Amino acid sequence: MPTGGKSTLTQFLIEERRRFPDATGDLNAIVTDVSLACKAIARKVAYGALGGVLGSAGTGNVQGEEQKTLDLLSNTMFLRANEWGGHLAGMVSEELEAPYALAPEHPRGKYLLLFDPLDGSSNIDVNVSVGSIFSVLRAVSPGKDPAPGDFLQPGACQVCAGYAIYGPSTMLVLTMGRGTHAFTLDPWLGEWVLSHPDLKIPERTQEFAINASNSRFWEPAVRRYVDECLAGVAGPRGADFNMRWIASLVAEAHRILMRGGVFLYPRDTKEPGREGRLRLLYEANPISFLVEQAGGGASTGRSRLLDVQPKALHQRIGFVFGSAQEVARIESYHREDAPQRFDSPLFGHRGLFATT
Ligand SMILES: O=P(O)(O)OC[C@H]1O[C@](O)(COP(=O)(O)O)[C@@H](O)[C@@H]1O
Ligand SMILES: [Mg+2]
Ligand SMILES: [Mg+2]
Repeated sequence: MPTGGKSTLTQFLIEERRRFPDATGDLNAIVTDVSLACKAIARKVAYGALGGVLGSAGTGNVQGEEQKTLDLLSNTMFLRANEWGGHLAGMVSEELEAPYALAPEHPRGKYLLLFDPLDGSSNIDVNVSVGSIFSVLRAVSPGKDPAPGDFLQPGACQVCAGYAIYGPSTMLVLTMGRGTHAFTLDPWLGEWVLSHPDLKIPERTQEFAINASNSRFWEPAVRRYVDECLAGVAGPRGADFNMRWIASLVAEAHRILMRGGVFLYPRDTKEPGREGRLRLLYEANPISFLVEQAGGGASTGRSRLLDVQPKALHQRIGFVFGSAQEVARIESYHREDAPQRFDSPLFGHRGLFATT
């Protein structure tokens, strides 16, 4: 077997479908279409400066962020690969303000697809790993155009989620609710090969990831957690911790799925009124599903992320995920801080009026 005895994505999907004799194959078709878009994006990314796709597109998205040429190209590839199959009723993209309206000639299916076509795009021009993230929900009204509110389902309703990472090798990491599995793209065969079945995040870790340039905006519970890690073997944790920050959610999630660790992009006071930096529907929800299916924890910092009821398509959220014990510890630190103390630095764990 040219894949060294390992199954391909196609074989994996056939096996999954066998477990559900009534399945129509629509979900498998969506995964296949998404994986095709990811292969096409991987090729563009690999050509780098030679492909003429680096740099800014000179436009901004609904969230006021600069769009890169590759952000727009990746968005188009996702839309083109998925709009015609008849498996989807609608799509939401980070790069589009409103849900994408399928052309009248395309049949409407029974699933919804939400995606971040290119994640970590500030890293493209410096040749650091980027990725694509996706989430699949059931359509509220199969066969019909969805209302925007139909996409506002808690992450626990996802039927499938995954990401592709465009790094030294290209990989697809997938869950359909029965474990998290990683496929490596064989560049010769153009096939996704199941290289890492049933990933398990170690419960404990001594590695954390956070953007420390925001430390002056952190809530007391986050500051306490990081301070304790930094205190090392002489501190309350009694261990030296290592730190990483890639500024690419996909790359951080991948590292944590492969060897453990904890990631924090918590709610902070940098932009009052903003609940966090990362987007709930197409960043935090799919990563949380993958992490939980690999035995890890995923939280807003206060409670399970997959239980959050979304309020808006591009809603942001505080996000903490990774090794289960660390996520539980961070939640417990938030619980220990009385609610009235969250809002004022004076009442922080180490603040002027701290009582503990
Ligand atoms: O620049 P910061 O504040 O470190 O934020 C980095 C975060 O922003 C993101 O790049 C946002 O994703 P996009 O590139 O899709 O907008 C995440 O991947 C990453 O975790
Ligand atoms: Mg992103
Ligand atoms: Mg993006």
